[in-house]
Amino acid sequence: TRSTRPQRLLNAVRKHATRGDPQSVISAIDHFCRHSEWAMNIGDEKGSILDSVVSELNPEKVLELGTYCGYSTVRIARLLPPGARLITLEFNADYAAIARQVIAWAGLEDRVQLVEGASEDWIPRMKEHFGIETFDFVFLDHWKDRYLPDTKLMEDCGLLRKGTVLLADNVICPGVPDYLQYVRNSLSYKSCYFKSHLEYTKAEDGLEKSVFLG
Ligand SMILES: O=c1[nH]cnc2c(O)c(F)c(-c3ccc(F)cc3)c(-c3ccc(F)cc3)c12
Ligand SMILES: [Mg+2]
Repeated sequence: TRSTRPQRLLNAVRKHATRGDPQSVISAIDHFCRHSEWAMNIGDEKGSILDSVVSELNPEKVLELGTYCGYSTVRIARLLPPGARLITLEFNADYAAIARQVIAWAGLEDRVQLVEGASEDWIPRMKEHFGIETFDFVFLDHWKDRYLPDTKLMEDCGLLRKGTVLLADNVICPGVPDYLQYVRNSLSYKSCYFKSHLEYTKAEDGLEKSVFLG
């Protein structure tokens, strides 16, 4: 049977990246997506903005909504101290299977917990199932129609604290107008836009960084 794009992406990682070297995994995926097949990883340009937000924050508890092949998971986890924890939720079982192998190739499995399932099912279970009180950093990169309901759900579940940072991908392309309107007008958030480009293209896209004020 024909391979899938995520499988071909994993093959490129195994072929070109060094086990235990996260930067080589990131470079191998970016090269594959630029020169072989486009794939919906955050990419190197928006990825550098993600890196700077994570490095400045030094978060202990991180939640990623939307793993896909694990590219941004690797980008974030490589910057975390060994004691820190990243929980990443992925709805698609095929993507999750590839992402586990990409994360393992990077040697970051000790900091990452990949959970398969729907964000709306798992967000209410974070406290009792993972012993998480609140998150320091949340990266939203799953599905545009879930950004706003999941943010409200995280608020209602008490998973955000004063200073928790939300960073959202694709706020221009494909765009998340209801989410943007909410975080930019709510008195509970201080929000700012980082203009960039859709991964591996010249189209505009950007990231929205929103600090929860409690
Ligand atoms: O769905 C996503 N989740 C997370 N990140 C994404 C991302 O970083 C993207 F660049 C795209 C994208 C944007 C433009 C395009 F032409 C194709 C795909 C999507 C996306 C949007 C609409 C779909 F029907 C399918 C995928 C996503
Ligand atoms: Mg994205």
